[in-house]
Amino acid sequence: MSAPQPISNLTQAFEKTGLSSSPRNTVSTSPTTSYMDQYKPSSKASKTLKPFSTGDVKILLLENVNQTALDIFGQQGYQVEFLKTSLPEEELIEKIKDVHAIGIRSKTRLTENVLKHAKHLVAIGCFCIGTNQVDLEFAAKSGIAVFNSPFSNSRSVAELTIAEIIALSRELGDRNMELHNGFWNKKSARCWEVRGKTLGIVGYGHIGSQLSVLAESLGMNVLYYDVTMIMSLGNSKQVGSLAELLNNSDFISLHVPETPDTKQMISTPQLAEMKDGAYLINNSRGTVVDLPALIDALKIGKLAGACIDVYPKEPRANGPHFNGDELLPFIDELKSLKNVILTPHIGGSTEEAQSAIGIEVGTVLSKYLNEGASVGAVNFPEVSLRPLDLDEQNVCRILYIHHNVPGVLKTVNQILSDYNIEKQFSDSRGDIAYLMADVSGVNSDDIKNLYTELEATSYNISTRLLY
Ligand SMILES: NC(=O)c1ccc[n+]([C@@H]2O[C@H](COP(=O)([O-])OP(=O)(O)OC[C@H]3O[C@@H](n4cnc5c(N)ncnc54)[C@H](O)[C@@H]3O)[C@@H](O)[C@H]2O)c1
Ligand SMILES: O=C(O)[C@H](O)COP(=O)(O)O
Repeated sequence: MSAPQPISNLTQAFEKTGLSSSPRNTVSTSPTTSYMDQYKPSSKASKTLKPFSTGDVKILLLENVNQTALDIFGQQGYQVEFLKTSLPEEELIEKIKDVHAIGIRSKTRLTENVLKHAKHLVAIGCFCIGTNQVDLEFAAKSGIAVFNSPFSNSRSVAELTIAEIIALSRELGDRNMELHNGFWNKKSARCWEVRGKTLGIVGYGHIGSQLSVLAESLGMNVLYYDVTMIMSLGNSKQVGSLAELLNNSDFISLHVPETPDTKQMISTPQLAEMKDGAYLINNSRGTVVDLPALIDALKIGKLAGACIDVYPKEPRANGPHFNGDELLPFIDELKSLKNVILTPHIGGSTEEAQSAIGIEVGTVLSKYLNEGASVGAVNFPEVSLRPLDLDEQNVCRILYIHHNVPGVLKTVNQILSDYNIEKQFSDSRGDIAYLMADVSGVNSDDIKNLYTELEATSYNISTRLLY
């Protein structure tokens, strides 16, 4: 595996990813005007247009995003800055000012306060499943599309959970620690087979449903609770309430996203509903479990053990004292408890998952940057047109992100009416709409005029022209 490049500008062929090539040699280049000035036109620096060139695209990659993504971006010729960790807010704000796309994982918080400084940003890639770390609504309102990888690490999380179910049941964590400390403690009391036991899954999505299949293959009975009615896999059964699940399960495993509804969904009353001697596993998000309540339930022996992979606050980087970040809340109390297995948010951390995520998110980000295709965006209308023929002269792709209000198409098509519209597609999501159109028969002055007129419309959020 080649070492990640700190800043690279590698212009190579594009065949490998199947993405279109991009540098164009048509109209109106301005050596003094950066690509950024025209790329995210909210910048007041200059309205001079310049043909799209992948070599001008700047991407910031944080949190040790996989090499597969670096390879894709390198093939595109983008300028990539790669960092292994996330960044404190002030540093993030400084860096995000300059880039067109940012790649993050679960740690980096892209809040309104950060995003309002991102004047050139057009896309965010979450190289993970969760997108709760991004202010999705503010991003959409700012014309920034957010992408993630909806299922590339779900198998890894499901497999880890199976390992944890058995580890809890056999007190493996404690036996391992004891022997590492020179203490032989051969025992069978309160150690169980998992066969015939009941697993209760909260959230039967990509991870929960895979877990259900794996657990049944071990001879477990599976119940699940989900806000949506979902067809069961195998012999698993959906139950009508969280309480019913908690009352009837020997193991509870949480696989819900972080939302206002899932915040502390497991707290004192829910722990009280669980069977005596049951186990709790949280591989979802740290906010889903009330940790002090869990600690109490473990201390009084209500629960026989727990696995925690995710925490309300997590460090930015690996290391003994978390590089000055506030220590994980309640970690000392958790550490002192029997049969509690603590892992550092590694549910999706396998070679297979990270490599697949790098390819998936790297590819969708490149397609959005190069072609405007927003398929897979989580906060944005999903629009796509077949790639523009870059060998053809006098064609231009219009990417027009606008407020979803009446009258837009009439106005836009009036602006386009002097040209041949080769193809056009638009869609909306909430307050935001996105129109893609390819027009032909345009010269450099036409392109400038089109841009100026579209950007001046009262509906405009962001206009990009690819030519
Ligand atoms: N530990 C890790 O490293 C790791 C890795 C991947 C994902 N995750 C977390 O796991 C979560 C689940 O992942 P997924 O891919 O299975 O997501 P998913 O969207 O496929 O499934 C989530 C399920 O939860 C259900 N749900 C939502 N709110 C609910 C509620 N209040 N009560 C009951 N059910 C509810 C949804 O209907 C859905 O079926 C992710 O959002 C992410 O936060 C953690
Ligand atoms: O949302 C996810 O996919 C998981 O929480 C994994 O996050 P990570 O990529 O930061 O490990």
